[in-house]
Amino acid sequence: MAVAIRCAPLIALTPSKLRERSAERWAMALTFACVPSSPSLRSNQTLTPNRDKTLTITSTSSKDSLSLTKQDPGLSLSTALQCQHFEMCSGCAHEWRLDQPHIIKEANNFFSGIGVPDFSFDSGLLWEWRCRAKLAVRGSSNNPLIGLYQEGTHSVADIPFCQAHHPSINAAVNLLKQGIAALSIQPYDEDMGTGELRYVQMAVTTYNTSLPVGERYRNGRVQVALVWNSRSEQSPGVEKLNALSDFLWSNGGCSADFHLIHSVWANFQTSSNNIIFGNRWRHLIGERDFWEHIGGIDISLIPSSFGQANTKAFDSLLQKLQKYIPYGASVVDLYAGAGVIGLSLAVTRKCRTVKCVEVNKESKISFEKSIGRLPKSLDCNISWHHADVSVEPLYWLENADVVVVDPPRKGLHPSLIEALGKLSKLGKKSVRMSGSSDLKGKEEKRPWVLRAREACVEVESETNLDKHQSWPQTLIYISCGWENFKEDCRSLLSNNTWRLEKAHAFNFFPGTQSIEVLAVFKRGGQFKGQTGTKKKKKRMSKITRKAVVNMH
Ligand SMILES: C[S@@+](CC[C@H](N)C(=O)[O-])C[C@H]1O[C@@H](n2cnc3c(N)ncnc32)[C@H](O)[C@@H]1O
Repeated sequence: MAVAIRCAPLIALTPSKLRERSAERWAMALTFACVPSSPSLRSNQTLTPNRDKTLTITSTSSKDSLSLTKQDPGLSLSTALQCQHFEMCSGCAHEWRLDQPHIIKEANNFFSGIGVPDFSFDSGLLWEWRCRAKLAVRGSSNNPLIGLYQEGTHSVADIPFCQAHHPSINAAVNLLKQGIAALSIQPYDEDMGTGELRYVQMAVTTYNTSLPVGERYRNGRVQVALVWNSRSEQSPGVEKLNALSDFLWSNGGCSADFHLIHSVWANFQTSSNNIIFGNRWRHLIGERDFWEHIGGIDISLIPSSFGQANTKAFDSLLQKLQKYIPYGASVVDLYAGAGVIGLSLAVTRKCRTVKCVEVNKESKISFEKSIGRLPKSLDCNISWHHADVSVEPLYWLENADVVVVDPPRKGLHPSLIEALGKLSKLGKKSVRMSGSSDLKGKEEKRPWVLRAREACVEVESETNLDKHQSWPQTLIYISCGWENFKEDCRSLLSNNTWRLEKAHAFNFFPGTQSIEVLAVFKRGGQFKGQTGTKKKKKRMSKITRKAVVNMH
């Protein structure tokens, strides 16, 4: 039985129709029964149910021609991407077994090779997981293309039925296309540098307290940020931007039949480089504050701040991370963005201090809003610092029990790796750094420290902290760049300052070969030639012996 692709004309897809398609997808994830009516098999694929209740998918593409048989029990449509845009769009690299990216096998080997045998992988939502997307807008006003570049090109693949996007993103993209056509908005032309709308960022908030918890994710609303090709809101032609914003709001805002749009923002960018956003942001319409409930707390995110794309998987990671933080610990959160990790730990682990360090000063606004919603009873010294962690990183590590690092894909700065590698030499000694707390009474002259202090947000604890000189005993490394993580991991283990105790991975980007890693390092090295398990046994027996000695 061949399954023909059903591709409705775009204009006929209202948000509610898109939502119906989404409901089909949700149902399909639960049962095989509705697979034959799936709208998402590609035109070169046919599907045959077999007598033994397995399925055969035949694809004419040589790249992924395969059959589903009993011998291949893991290969099923229930974990397949089934996206008609696959191969045209650079977003997804594989379409089968989304729950088991190939890289997991490599990660398993890597971790067992360095003595961590119980590496775990947590696979969450396989479709509709992306709650944040940056999409290029190209083509013409009659036929706008909104999507990602095709592999190795600057041609945009239009992806109206993207299976990774939260369905509200696809619905908002559809509405935006209608607005572009109705108002004759000119998409950007990269070669000429002309046109009006360059990119759009769509971020979904799934936090709506007026809905039962179980319905919140599916009914997410979209914060739309339009990247407009002009200098500012005073530039000629900006009336069209306002008209587009009004169009989105009247057709998708709070008085529309279906409330899809959370808010509309503008970003102004005229540069001819590949940087998506300019420095100027304006809130145009809708709610100004965008909230998400994640890691046990309410978090505010403005569009210029970093936000994780996979809200649900990030929440799972935070829950796992919390288990590794002792109650009452002092935590420094490096590469903190809007401080989601640090604030979540402050609340759930009742931390003594939490210090967040981030280079993007825009994130400060989000941090300030989020601390406004922390429980009043929280007794924790919390601060956010606008600083580059690669400059004198020891300054930030001082007096922390736990350091959490969540760098961009390229991994840790060499200066930070070097500082982390020095900790064993510092021992309990107080190190006389020019910016350290024992010198705080003296006049600080270094411009980066002064800048960081100026831009700092601080909430002081009511409890007096006994200041003691200490250095982190636990390092939690959260990574979205596997290759660079491996290198950083080897460097950290190389001088016996750290040993790796646990590693977990999360399916943050199903359909791609990227995973998010959560690695827990402890101070103290590993003996050469010993696996983690053997070493643990040896340590255990030492502890037991010590206990016995003490008893006597
Ligand atoms: C992967 S994001 C993580 C953000 C945050 N932990 C979260 O989960 O929302 C990496 C962050 O590192 C920040 N960053 C990049 N280079 C930095 C540097 N040299 N110093 C401090 N922060 C930096 C980026 O601006 C970005 O917010």
